[in-house]
Amino acid sequence: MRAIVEGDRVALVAATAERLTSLIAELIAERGGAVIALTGGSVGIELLSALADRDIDWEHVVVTWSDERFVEADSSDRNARQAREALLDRVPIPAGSVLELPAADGASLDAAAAAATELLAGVGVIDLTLLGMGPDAHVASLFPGLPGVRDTGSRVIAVRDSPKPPPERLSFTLEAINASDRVWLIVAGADKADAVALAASGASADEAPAGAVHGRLETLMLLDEDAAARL
Ligand SMILES: O=C1O[C@H](COP(=O)(O)O)[C@@H](O)[C@H](O)[C@H]1O
Repeated sequence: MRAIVEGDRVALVAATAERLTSLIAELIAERGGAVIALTGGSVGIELLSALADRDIDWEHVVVTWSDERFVEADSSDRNARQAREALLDRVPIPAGSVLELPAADGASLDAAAAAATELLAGVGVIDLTLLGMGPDAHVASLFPGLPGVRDTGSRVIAVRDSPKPPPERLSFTLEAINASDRVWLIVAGADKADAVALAASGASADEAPAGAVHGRLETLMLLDEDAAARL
């Protein structure tokens, strides 16, 4: 995992927006399209806002999410709703290219996880999975010490006991994250510095899920100086 450090949170978001804009352009030029798994969380949503006025060929971009809070479709807790408000409702991305993970609108959490796995079956390899990280070193909705970290065999799992509310979530497994071509972990703030150092130290996935993620081609830890302070 390669760490790239920017001065502060604003600089980190701007530099990551620039990096992502360039990557999408390269992927479209080389392969005709880009498939990105978005992240929720504070920096993740700030990054999406920063992309809204970039020159991106949205017609050729497909997005999904590396995790989702299992709440009703119109809940402000939903990563997809936050992403729509920050970016997706403001750019010309085709409706069929926005692959939202299911909401809690009647189906059970297990059925939603199975439906999400099926939804992603049509997507193939994800070019880039974006991840935020909590102060406990969780990524997506894979939390230290919880069994989801060790889950294999399906791309999306049901999470029932998230220590960060809301408790019910859908999450990519580590296996699914690590099947992506690229993984970018975007982290800002002094409250994350210990978790960044732990993740970078080779701690186990059980202790620091963030330390167990890697892309097939590229793995970046994009940090501000506060988050990088203990490296
Ligand atoms: O709940 C979540 O939290 C993490 C990190 O969020 P942050 O606000 O501390 O940056 C995020 O990566 C994840 O997608 C989200 O569901």
